[in-house]
Amino acid sequence: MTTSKDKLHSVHSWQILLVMLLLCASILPFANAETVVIPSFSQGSLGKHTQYFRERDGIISLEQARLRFASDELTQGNSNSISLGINVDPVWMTFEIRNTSDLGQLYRLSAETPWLDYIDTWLIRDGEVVKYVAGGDGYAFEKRPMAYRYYAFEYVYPPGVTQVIMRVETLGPMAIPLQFSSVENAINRDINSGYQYGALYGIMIALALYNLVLYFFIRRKEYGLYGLYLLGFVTNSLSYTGQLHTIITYDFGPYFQDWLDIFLMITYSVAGLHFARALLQTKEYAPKLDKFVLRTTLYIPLGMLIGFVFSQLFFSMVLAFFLNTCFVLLFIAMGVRALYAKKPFAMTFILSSVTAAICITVSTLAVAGILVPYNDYTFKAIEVGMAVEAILLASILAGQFRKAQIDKLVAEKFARTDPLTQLNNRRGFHTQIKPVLASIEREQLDMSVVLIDIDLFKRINDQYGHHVGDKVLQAVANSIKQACRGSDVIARWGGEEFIVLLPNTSQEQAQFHAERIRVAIERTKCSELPRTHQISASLGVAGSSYHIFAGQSVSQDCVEVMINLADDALYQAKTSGKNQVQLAG
Ligand SMILES: Nc1nc2c(ncn2[C@@H]2O[C@H](COP(=O)(O)OP(=O)(O)OP(=O)(O)O)[C@@H](O)[C@H]2O)c(=O)[nH]1
Repeated sequence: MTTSKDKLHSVHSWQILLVMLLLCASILPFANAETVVIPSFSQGSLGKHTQYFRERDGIISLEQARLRFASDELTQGNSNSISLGINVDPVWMTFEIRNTSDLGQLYRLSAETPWLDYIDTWLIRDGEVVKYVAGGDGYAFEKRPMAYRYYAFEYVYPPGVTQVIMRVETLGPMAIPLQFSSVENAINRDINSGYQYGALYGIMIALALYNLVLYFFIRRKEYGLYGLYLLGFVTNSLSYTGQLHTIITYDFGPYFQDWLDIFLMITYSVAGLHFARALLQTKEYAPKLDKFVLRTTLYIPLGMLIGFVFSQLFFSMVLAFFLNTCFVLLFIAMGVRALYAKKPFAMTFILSSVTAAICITVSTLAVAGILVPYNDYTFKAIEVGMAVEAILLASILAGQFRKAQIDKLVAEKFARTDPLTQLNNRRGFHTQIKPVLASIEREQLDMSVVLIDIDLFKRINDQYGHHVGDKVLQAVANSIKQACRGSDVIARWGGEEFIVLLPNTSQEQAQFHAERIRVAIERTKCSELPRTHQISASLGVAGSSYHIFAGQSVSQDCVEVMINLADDALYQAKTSGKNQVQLAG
């Protein structure tokens, strides 16, 4: 097993802030600590009941510590959590438990941060040590006093006074939120905590899996990176709280756990930063920032790997620490930059990263015992913040997905629509007639095609200008639409030519319809043209009779032939004096 000197702790981004805040923690004046009276004290923090001193001049024994406690050179805890800074000397703490009942009382004592390396506790009654409990993150999970996220143990406190002495040694932040609860209360807290963590991690895991599935089918990298980022964060949280190791790395020891924490921390930070790059398309409008993010996510993991190869845990941990800090700051910087570039969703992105940053700060201050009271909610603020961030980011992805779908529909519609007349173009015509033809063939109905060509259109362009020609095309398209039925498929076939497919209409009936269209065109008014100018068109009609076309049952293949025959008929109409309808054949 590694010793505390060569053992370093995985550090979450919020621990970084913690370090800074802890450095500011002040030393308080001496005072007498209040004894904890049970069973009336059913649950709470022990910070304010605790006195402590630091082991500044080398390791001391329990006896020496007891002598110090007998003196008055002690510091009185003033908040729920005793917070002293990072990489500080070990701390000795003491408090008294007075059981005023006649029965032994079963209580759980816990230090609710998972990164404290070595914690020793002595229970002393009448000057004699009656129990000694060693534990902390430096111990393999199965060797800890309770198979629990934190250092914790349970004990039946007999009637009378029990003095508790604790020694805590760690290289991580020395924040010690001591909790003391009747076992019943502790179990209830555990159950509640289980539900809360279950809900928070459940949200994140569900979102992660959903986005990974989306990535698998859509192949857009932001979904994959987002899924990876969330899974990485959850796995990292489970790992640094020691929970992961109960399942998969049961007997690998804390040294392995530390490396795993560092790997996971770097994985989710890298995935998160690449996700932000892809989502906000930072490269487009902030190439320098993008390059900086890219390099950060390349060189830091590389350095960490070198540290791994040479077994330099401290070096790699500092890099992971640094990357985590960059992660929070770069997220906000990228969001702000995206806002300046007027990127959609930039505001939501900033909101999500700032929410996470605020929640991280709340947890940090609570653990540090500064400004924010330490309790279950403030302690879990970091997970709440991350869950809120996850939901907001997921809503951005969903919004982006919707936008992409709408863009696709709009693009498809554009590709099928003639921009001048808003009728189908050739492509739109062929797309739209497919289901119509299928039902005509299935139900053995008649169908016909009418080709329409505006007469002497070139002259309109030449005399009044191209823009007037355009207005005439629009007006004629409108007239054709008015003259047709809802089931007819109309398209601009090219230039000044239009086509109408008439389902369930024989050639004879189509001739009648074509005549109606011709009259409608003749009556078309265009305000840009002089009143005296008469618009007209020639029409060619081809269709089936009694479900037979060219000697065969009507089928989808008939359309091309019908169009060619209608074109021939149209030519006949043009050469026979224009402004008339001609039938094929
Ligand atoms: N304004 C306008 N003109 C167009 C458009 N597409 C094609 N044209 C014009 O339509 C005219 C068609 O001329 P022609 O093919 O000679 O036919 P026409 O003058 O109608 O003569 P007939 O068909 O014999 O009656 C050409 O001058 C094209 O430039 C368009 O989108 N807008």
